[in-house]
Amino acid sequence: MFGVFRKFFAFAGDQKGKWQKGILFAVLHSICEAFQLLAIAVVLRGMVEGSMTAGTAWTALGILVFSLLGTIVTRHISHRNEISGSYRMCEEKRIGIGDRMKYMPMGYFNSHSLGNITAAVTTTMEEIEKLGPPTMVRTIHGLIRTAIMAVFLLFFNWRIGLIVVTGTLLFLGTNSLLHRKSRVLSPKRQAAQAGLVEAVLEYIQGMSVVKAFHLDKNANKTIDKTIAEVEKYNYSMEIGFIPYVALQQIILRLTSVAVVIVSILFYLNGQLELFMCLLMIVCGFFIFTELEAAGLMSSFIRLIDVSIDRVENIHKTPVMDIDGNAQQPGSYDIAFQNVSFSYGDRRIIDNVSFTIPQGTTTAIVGPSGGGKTTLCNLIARFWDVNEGTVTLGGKDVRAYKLDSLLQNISMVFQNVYLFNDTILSNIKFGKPDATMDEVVAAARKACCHDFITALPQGYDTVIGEGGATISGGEKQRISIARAMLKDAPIVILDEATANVDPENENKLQEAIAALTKNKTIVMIAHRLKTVRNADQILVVDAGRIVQRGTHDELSRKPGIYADFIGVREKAIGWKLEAAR
Ligand SMILES: Nc1ncnc2c1ncn2[C@@H]1O[C@H](COP(=O)(O)OP(=O)(O)OP(=O)(O)O)[C@@H](O)[C@H]1O
Repeated sequence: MFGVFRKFFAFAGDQKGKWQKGILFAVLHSICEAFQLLAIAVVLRGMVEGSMTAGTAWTALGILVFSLLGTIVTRHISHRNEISGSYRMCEEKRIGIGDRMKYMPMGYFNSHSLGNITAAVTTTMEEIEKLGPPTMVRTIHGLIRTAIMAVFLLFFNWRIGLIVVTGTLLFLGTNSLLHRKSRVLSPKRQAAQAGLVEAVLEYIQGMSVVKAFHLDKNANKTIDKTIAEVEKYNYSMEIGFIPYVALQQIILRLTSVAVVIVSILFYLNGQLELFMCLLMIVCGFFIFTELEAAGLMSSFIRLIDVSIDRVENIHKTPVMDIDGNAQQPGSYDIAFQNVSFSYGDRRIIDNVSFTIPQGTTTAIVGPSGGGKTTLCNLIARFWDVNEGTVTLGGKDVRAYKLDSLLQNISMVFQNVYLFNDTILSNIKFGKPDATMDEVVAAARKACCHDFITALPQGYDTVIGEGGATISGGEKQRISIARAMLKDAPIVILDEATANVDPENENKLQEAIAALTKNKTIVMIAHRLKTVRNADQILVVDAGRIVQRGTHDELSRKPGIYADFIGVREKAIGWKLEAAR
């Protein structure tokens, strides 16, 4: 239990001070409450010794008022610190995780599914946020208050004090059994909850497939299963803890009863004055109230423990050198030297070397799954190579601070992702301080200004998550506008015009040509037009460069490229035939 307290304070980071203040005022609250005992003691002494006067009553009343005001003020301060400490702590962690994710290798997102990460920053963090304050403060407060009272009783009557110490130790023993049980069940419950979030996300994301294939009856079977799991573990925890919590309560109640009985016996034997006996009896009823409340909450301690581990696992994932050097490349030449790369155990890029001189256009072509996108991702350090080096301006890309590397690169992906925000914000993502004129100019060049202004809200139209409310071609044009606005010296186009209709594709080709002038361009393309004018064409098959050269050189040689041209020309021919 004490290990969890330490872990919690370490997790609190900058908010640790607030938590310490919250607990300090909770202890002061206990001390103020203890003044009620003093008021009772004053009245009891007056009654027992027959010295009760109006002055005695006023003194007791004064102490009670002081106690009441003290408890209100200290409780308020303690509560405020707990609550704000808790929300700030979780806010900082969530933002921290968001920031770190940008620097995590993409491999992390392969092995840690979306649902898992979502569950950690939502439900798991919420558990820390909601259960953390009452559990931590109640438990620490309960223990400190019981310790103070036990010292007080040991001081006045060591034998009665010893009864209280024994009761407290038995309570802690039962508590540790409860924690042992919780250590087994809490991780299972958390895993089940993460599984549920994952299943729901997958169900919603795959809704179009569910509808298209009439899978509605079977599609939510996984969700039903995960709901049943969550229910099973929640139930097991509640039911499993009942005997321990009950035993804790019984131990504390029996200890209180023992304090009362022993006090009376000591009085009857003449070992305790009547006044002291009555005071001990009152103490017997007071002493464990906070510890009892703490006992009811202590089953949550292990849950908080597991939740913290889960969040910290994500938070402490090694990131790509954010502390690297923020430096500008001397040139924009890109070079691969004997590069090999695997996704897990599967080798995708196999000992590849090539150079892309600054200001030239390199087209990467080849069969699907050959490794074209992977090569581009290695330039932008979405992944790091396993062997060899990728250099920019002669320096290993790993030597750059990630931000300073990425500011030189604009990427337009095959699968465009737009944020659930306005079109304006999505385009400005490429240059957050861009003016409206700059945004419109980029949108015009990317052939999306007209369709944007035709929307009722224009540039202020909010597009759904992932760009759900606009078409694939529109999304792609917005993402091209975004890249144009960024105006980086290196442009990577991964099938940039794949979803654009022929009429707009011509315009886009012109716009891309104008924008990419004097820049270093790497493009993955299946279309002949986009490949033909490249300075260099790399044909990638099964992770190797099997051909390289210009269009004229390669089209004369037998091989994948000549076949590619053959198929494309045939396809164009078919189109012309059909048009006639
Ligand atoms: N994140 C990933 N994790 C594991 N394997 C991956 C990942 N991304 C791609 N792959 C695998 O690596 C291989 C190369 O993929 P890549 O996307 O680089 O090929 P590509 O040539 O760009 O294909 P396409 O033309 O179809 O887009 C494929 O077999 C793919 O399944």
